[in-house]
Amino acid sequence: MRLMRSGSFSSLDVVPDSNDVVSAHNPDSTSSNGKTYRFDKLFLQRFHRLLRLLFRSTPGTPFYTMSKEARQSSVFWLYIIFLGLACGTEWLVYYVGLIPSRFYTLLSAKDQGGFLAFMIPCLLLIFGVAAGKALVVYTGGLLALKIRRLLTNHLHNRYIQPKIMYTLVLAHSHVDNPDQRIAQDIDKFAETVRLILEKLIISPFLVVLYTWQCWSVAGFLGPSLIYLYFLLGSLLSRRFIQPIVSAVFYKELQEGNFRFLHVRLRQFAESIAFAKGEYEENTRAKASLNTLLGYQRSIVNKQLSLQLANQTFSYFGSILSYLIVAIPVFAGVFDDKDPGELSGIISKNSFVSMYLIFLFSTIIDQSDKISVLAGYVARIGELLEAIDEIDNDLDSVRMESIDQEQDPVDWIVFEKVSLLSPRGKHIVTDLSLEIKDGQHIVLMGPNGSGKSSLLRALAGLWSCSNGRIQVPKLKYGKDLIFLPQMPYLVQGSLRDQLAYPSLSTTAGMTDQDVRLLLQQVRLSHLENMIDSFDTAYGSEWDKLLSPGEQQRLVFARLFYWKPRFAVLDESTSAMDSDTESYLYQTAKDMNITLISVSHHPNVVQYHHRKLVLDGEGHFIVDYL
Ligand SMILES: Nc1ncnc2c1ncn2[C@@H]1O[C@H](COP(=O)(O)OP(=O)(O)OP(=O)(O)O)[C@@H](O)[C@H]1O
Repeated sequence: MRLMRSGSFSSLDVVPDSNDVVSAHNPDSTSSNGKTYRFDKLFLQRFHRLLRLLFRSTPGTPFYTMSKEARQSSVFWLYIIFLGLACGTEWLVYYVGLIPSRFYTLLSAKDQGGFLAFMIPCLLLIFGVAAGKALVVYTGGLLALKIRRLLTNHLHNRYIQPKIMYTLVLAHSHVDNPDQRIAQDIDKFAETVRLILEKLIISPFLVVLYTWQCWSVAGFLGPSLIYLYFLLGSLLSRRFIQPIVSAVFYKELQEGNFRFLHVRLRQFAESIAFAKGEYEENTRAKASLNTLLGYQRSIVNKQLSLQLANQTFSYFGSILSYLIVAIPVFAGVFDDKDPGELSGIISKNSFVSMYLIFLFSTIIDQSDKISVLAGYVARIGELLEAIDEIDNDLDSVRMESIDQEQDPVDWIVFEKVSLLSPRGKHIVTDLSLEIKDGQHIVLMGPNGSGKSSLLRALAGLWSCSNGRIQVPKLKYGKDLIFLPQMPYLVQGSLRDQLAYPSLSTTAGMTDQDVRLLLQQVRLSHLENMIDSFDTAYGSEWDKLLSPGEQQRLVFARLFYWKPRFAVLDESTSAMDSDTESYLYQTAKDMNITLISVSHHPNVVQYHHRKLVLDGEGHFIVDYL
């Protein structure tokens, strides 16, 4: 992985580089990071964790103990309805299965009255089964939706959190594509669970029912033969499942990389066009597609042997059912029956044993889906574990800072701060500095000297290796606002842009406020370019405004919230110098204390001090 940086901490991106593609290119190798994903204890633990989330059962208590609220907000009731419908339908299926046997007997006895009378229950049963199966599919669909909603909401609540998302995306390189895991893998997990649940959960009950039926006709030997057959089948399919689990995991990783590549092509279409980089990009896209298809092909290959084993198992099973019926027939158990009754009994018995074998083959057939499920469980479980890890680290940092807690400060204080980059480069050593209200300060120094890094530490995104940075208790959430060089425009309306990071619905911003803000950042003409202040423009904002205009638009947030401190990290770099001066002066007039990073000499005059970094850990603080 390599880090792409375009000027400020908010615009850092983790980009899979060509080495990732190459290292993961061999789909038959275990993995690109040395991990293997299997159907094993770890899978069961992770799956159990996801089930707990879905049933909202409290960790540490038995799975089946749930509060009333948990039952209502979890998949519990939907699952019970789904299960009830599936069981009811199977019960009807049993009677439908007995219909041919009854017809054999009635036809052999030439019983016309009985035949006609039997037509009505027969039709009712068939209609019942049809309706039952349709309802099972319908509730299964609802169940998959609820599973997706619960898991995705849970992951959103854990992932889109201060410091968690930043650390996971920028510093946790071993968890690839968290976005894909949330947006796509959970959906596929929900769909696979739905398919498996119906078969696997009801099958054990049906197995008991049909075993009993089979036993009552063929004796002990009948079900025993079928059970032995199942044992052999499951051992065989387990042998073929393992390699597929890993392959599914790495195929999804490549799916994520492939999609990301296209997102970047869209994002940087203009830069690529200027650079005439289409040939290079096309070559990369082809390489990425080849890697992805390599994994997909390896899954298809591995599924061939699994399918071969499963299909043989299923078809051989149908012959086994006649073998089982043959045992009592040849043993003379039914010698006293006339041919009509005997064909009815044979029909019923072969249905019962065939259905028992069918149940077992259905369970074996699920192995294919379980192997796919295990891949998704690994991806979602791994993401949750990475978040846990970051959360635990943050907790220990929080505990440490509570231990060290001293008197609250009234302004920003850097106390003997030493800061290292994640790769160990010295940014500053022993920096002590106070920034009181009105003491505007500008950070200067060559590229890469660590100006943005110091701001990352101020924002609490990076930890100091020594010393500490104290920020006064902020009275209103917006007392300290950061404006990066690359403006972050939300996918919403103009009012949304201005109110960010609050929702425009809660910010109470009037139309008059909007007009005043546009005027203050010299963007009044924007009102004529849009339908209304509340029309959402999605990602169109990037095309609607030039980079300099985008910087002006996010500056308006500063004027709306009027924070005590504003951290401006080259946030006027794309503006003309006249607008830049005007905006700096307006911010100062609003009593906003400025902490700026800029390479523009024009900006320096708006500050009282400058902090100059040399990139080797040394610094100078000078009054201007
Ligand atoms: N996420 C990261 N992981 C590893 N090193 C990083 C990371 N972010 C920044 N660095 C390193 O920290 C150093 C300082 O980077 P920083 O972005 O703070 O420089 P800067 O002074 O703001 O540069 P510029 O003037 O170009 O914006 C650089 O050498 C960079 O390679």
